[in-house]
Amino acid sequence: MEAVTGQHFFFHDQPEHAAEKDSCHFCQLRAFPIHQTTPVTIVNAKDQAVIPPNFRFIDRMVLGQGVEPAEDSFRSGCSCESDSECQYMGCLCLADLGEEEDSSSNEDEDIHANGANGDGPEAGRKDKMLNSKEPLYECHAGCSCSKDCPNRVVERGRTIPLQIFRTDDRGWGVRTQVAIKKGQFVDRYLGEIITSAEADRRRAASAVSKRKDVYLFALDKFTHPESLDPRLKGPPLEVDGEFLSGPTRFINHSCEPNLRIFARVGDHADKHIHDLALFAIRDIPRGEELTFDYVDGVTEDGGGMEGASAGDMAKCLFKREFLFGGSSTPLASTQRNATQLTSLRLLLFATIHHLQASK
Ligand SMILES: C[S@@+](CC[C@H](N)C(=O)[O-])C[C@H]1O[C@@H](n2cnc3c(N)ncnc32)[C@H](O)[C@@H]1O
Repeated sequence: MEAVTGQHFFFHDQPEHAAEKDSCHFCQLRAFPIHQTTPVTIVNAKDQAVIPPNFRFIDRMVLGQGVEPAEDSFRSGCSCESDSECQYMGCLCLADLGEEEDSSSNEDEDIHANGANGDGPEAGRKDKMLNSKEPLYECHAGCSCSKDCPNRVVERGRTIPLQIFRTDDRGWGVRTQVAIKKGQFVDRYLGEIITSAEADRRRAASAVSKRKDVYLFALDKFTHPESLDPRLKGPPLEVDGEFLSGPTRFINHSCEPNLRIFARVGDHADKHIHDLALFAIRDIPRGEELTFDYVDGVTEDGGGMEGASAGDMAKCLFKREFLFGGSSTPLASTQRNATQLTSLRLLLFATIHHLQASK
């Protein structure tokens, strides 16, 4: 229990306790509409630590200053006559996916596309997409299909109850309260969407700027200097989950993760503010800690790591040491002379700066 906010449980409705109630993490979580069916709980059986008081749980992205969604005139959606059509290339929402995945398949509108998949509790991404870096295109508010359309998995939200718990050695972590199937959608990474200038300002202002980077995700999946959309020319917007986020902000890094993060697009006009969606990449038993690779797809040379090599532990451990100041490293200490350290730190800073959704 957070001593600083615990009082209000006894004086819930009294105005003098309103501020206390407002900053209570349990109350923030309990206020979410899905709390009754898929709660997030917080436990600490290790020490006296509490969730940082300046952190607030949110259940949707918050747009920072200077960040705008697309104007209504640019919006579009599919006009599929039945929900089942939204799984095929003929669906307008999946048109982009067709171009990137396999241009030849565009000619056949009946080809089954790999958007989201399913309407049951195990809805998610198809197996073969879990090793790809393809974004996910879903139907959305502007589409003719119903809320039960199988291509609305991320839009329907988290269906898995989660627990934020105190780990032995990595601060807070997150574990699942139910078994999760390979491919199943877990949750989005939420935060404040800010301009790249604001992200740079926050990095500079942060006491430990390299650590600030672990909360910042660049929304750069569709960024290209030659894009016809001025908002996609770059620099990309970034999501800051340090002070405003959901439970996924407490998910730790692993080189052998059980989750992977993908870019998810609803309305194509909003590609500059695409979602970051976490999916299970293997079956996960109830109670297991959830993890993802923070630097998935990024190598020391700045290039993408096609089909992220989980076996490449050397690079991963190396990154972890500089990310978290840990002691494990594949480099012998004698190898780490001052010159190496400086250049490696700079390299890592540049790399982490572009933490990305499996680009
Ligand atoms: C996004 S937060 C994850 C939640 C965090 N554990 C907490 O208590 O708030 C990232 C921070 O968690 C810690 N962390 C995450 N993964 C780790 C790992 N594999 N080893 C050590 N520390 C880790 C580091 O302190 C890192 O800066």
